[in-house]
Amino acid sequence: MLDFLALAYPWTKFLHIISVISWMAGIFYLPRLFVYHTEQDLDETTDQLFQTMERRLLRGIMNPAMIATWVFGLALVFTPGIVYWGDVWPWLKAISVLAMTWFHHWLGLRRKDFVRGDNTRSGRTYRMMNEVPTLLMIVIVASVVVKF
Ligand code: HEM
Repeated sequence: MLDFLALAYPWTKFLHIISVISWMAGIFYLPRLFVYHTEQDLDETTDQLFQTMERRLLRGIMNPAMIATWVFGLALVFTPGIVYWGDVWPWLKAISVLAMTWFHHWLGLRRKDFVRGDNTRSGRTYRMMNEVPTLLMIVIVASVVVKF
């Protein structure tokens, strides 16, 4: 198994990066949809349209992309000679990806608020929360590329 992971390494990393890009595209866009969903004075039809876009983005793109990122990321962790846990960067990356995963679930809970029609958060809150994945992404990419 370890031999196979070593052989597959470039392809695993390729698939990891493709999954990451898809996950990040959704994780940046969904809070923006929440901003518009909150700040516009919407009729019933437009509210339903927003809910459809949010559901499809989360279920059709973000959930599968997050799972694929984890699967290929963990395959890289188990690839011989890639991660040395005596370094700082794997810990920094691990904390940040756990925080990113928490953020993803937070967005999922907020989507359900809109479905029930009881969203209490303002557009300003969603704008501010939009910065969370940006900061985490900077820390994650710096960790894995600079490897301090
Ligand atoms: C979800 C759990 C994740 C795990 C377990 C994980 C693990 C890893 C590992 C072990 C590597 C290989 C490093 C190497 O080849 O030296 C890697 C590469 C990479 N990861 Fe992740 N990762 C995860 C999520 C993410 C996220 C969320 C991002 C971006 C926001 C990301 C961005 C990258 C990039 C850009 C590389 C390629 C770095 C390079 O080759 O220089 N990863 N990941």
